[in-house]
Amino acid sequence: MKPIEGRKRVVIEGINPQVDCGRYPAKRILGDIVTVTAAVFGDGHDHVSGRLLYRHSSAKDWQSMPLSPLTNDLWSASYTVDALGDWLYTLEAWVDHFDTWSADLQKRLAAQPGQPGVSSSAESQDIPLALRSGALLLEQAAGRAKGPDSKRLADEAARLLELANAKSETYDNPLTDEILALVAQYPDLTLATRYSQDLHLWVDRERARYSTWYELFPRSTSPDPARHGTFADVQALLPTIAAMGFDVLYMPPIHPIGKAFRKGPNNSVTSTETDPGSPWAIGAKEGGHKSILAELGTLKDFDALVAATREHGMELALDIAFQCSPDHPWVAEHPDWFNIRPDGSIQYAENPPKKYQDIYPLNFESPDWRGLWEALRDVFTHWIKRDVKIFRVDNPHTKAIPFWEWCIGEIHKKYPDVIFLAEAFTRPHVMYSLAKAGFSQSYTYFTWRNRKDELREYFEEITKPPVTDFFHPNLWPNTPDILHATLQNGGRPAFMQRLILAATLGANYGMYGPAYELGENLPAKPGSEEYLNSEKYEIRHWDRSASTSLAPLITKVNQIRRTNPALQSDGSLHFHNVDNSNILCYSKWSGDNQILVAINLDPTQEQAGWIDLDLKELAIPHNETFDIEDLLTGTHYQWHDRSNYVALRPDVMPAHIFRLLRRPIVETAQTP
Ligand SMILES: O=P(O)(O)O[C@H]1O[C@H](CO)[C@@H](O[C@H]2O[C@H](CO)[C@@H](O)[C@H](O)[C@H]2O)[C@H](O)[C@H]1O
Repeated sequence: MKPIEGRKRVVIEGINPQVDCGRYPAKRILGDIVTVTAAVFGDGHDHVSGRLLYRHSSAKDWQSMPLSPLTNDLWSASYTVDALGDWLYTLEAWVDHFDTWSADLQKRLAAQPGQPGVSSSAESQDIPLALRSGALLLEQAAGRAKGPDSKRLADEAARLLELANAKSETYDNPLTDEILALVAQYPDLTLATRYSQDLHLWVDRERARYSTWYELFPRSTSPDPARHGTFADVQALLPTIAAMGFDVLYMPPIHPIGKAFRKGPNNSVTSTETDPGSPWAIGAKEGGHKSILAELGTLKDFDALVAATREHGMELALDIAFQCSPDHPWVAEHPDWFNIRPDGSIQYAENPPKKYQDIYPLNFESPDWRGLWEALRDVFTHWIKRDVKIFRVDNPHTKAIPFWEWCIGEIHKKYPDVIFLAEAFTRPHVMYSLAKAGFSQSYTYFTWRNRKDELREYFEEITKPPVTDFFHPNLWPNTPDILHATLQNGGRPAFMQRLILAATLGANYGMYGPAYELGENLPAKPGSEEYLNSEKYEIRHWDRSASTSLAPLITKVNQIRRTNPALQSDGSLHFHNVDNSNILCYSKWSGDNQILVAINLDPTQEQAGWIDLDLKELAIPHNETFDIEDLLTGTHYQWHDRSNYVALRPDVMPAHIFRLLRRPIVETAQTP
């Protein structure tokens, strides 16, 4: 089939960033410099030029940046995203006849008599004719230009014609940089190729990339063991949590809890009248996802907590779990939102092998799927209107992914600052698909990656493109559902190791706070990852004054994160070899801030080894001696060249978090 215009000769291929051929937006953070690269070429020897077109979707006009050549037909241009939300970008490129002509003229000028090794005359190089061709191109550019530029180009065309008519023996280069730059401003776009689609880029606020989460159960925050905790009790804890350096306070669901099939202590399927039940068993006669469990307080108390959290430099994150206790009002009001079996019953929810006997899943194939989608979206907007801008979404992978794409898209249209964390511990493709559908952050497999090789392999995958174009990892050493065997068996050293790993490998990290701070490590039973006497099923009281509390180390590590931009993004993560399989070493940088972490992964004994620093990555010349400071202890060391020795005792401090005290050669201003 013939194209509508067959004279468009330039090809544009392989634009980066691009997620699934443009099906999903690539993601960036407010203030990022976005570099777009692509292969741009034409047939033959004609020169090509091109430009990047970009605009925020709310703006009518495109802005543009000229493409600069890299190597091998690869070109790039950059722009800064200075507004949240949806951006568009694409490329346009054309055969640049003026540039082709001017390069050709330089060759002719260089071949004139008088030039080294040249005997021919100017005329034999057709220079006058070439000048006439150039004059024509300048006249055309003048026709495209406006005002004084147009006159300037027309004058230049006339000057070239005069030179051509002068028939000189030899010619000097008639083109100045000023003229070359002026012509470049008025390209002939009649036969320009525009990339087949306008690509989308989603811009989040900084907290999507860098955040420090603290999870607690509000019902366990009362200083009086005889009483249910309240929002006011949480508010009283804010100074303590803020002082530890957290910026997101996350609470499991705060809604009325169902009575039907209520779970008792240790996930028992039976309960007594006094058991509080699981907060994820959402809904009772008092209300559902938009209501508050009366024991926690009132809506006014909630609003006060949201405001107080902000006053402490943090944000409150709510847990949104789309499922219903059999007592949830939706079960009676919208039976068609559930999958009713032939005997009239509803199958309880599962996340195999886990069974959730106290909740019903929603049916995303409901004939009233539209009504269901809208009701779920309205749950988010209900809380957004109460100034909650961060949501941890429970098991999003058990809900239809097209629903998420629609729901998050709808919310983001009006509230581009809302952050969604996907709590989906599932297959990699599904996790990635949720991120592409709009989730701003995602839980990861970090909790189950403990050996050096598996940590390195996993983090090399999730901190590099293409994954980083759509996925922001959030690392949790524990959650109320996951007490990994490493923590169960490794004692305090393991808690220290996993904290430091999470906080330095990931710009986003979080912890199920009280249990982590206090080194809670008893499983419900041998081989289980569930906590014994889990807070999910009963109210607990935590003695934060315990002398063994990890709070001082947590505070120190979070303060290191705050004061070192290198630890606030993931793209620069780079592993360095160590001759000991129990020591992991990696670096991160941002601008002139460089951090190098060396960590002993063995909780039982000292490990020592030689680090083989990748000097190129660190921009350190060979043979240099440089100062490094261990930010955990304040100790300075003089290191030299690439091989350097570390010895780490897990019972004392299993890691060094070094800052390199030298000014590295930073070659690019790009955010890593
Ligand atoms: O399925 P995950 O392991 O990802 O866990 C998340 O979702 C669970 C279901 O919401 C939730 O489970 C808890 O609540 C259930 C409903 O009340 C209850 O049956 C489970 O026993 C309890 O663990 C889990 O906490 C959440 O993180």
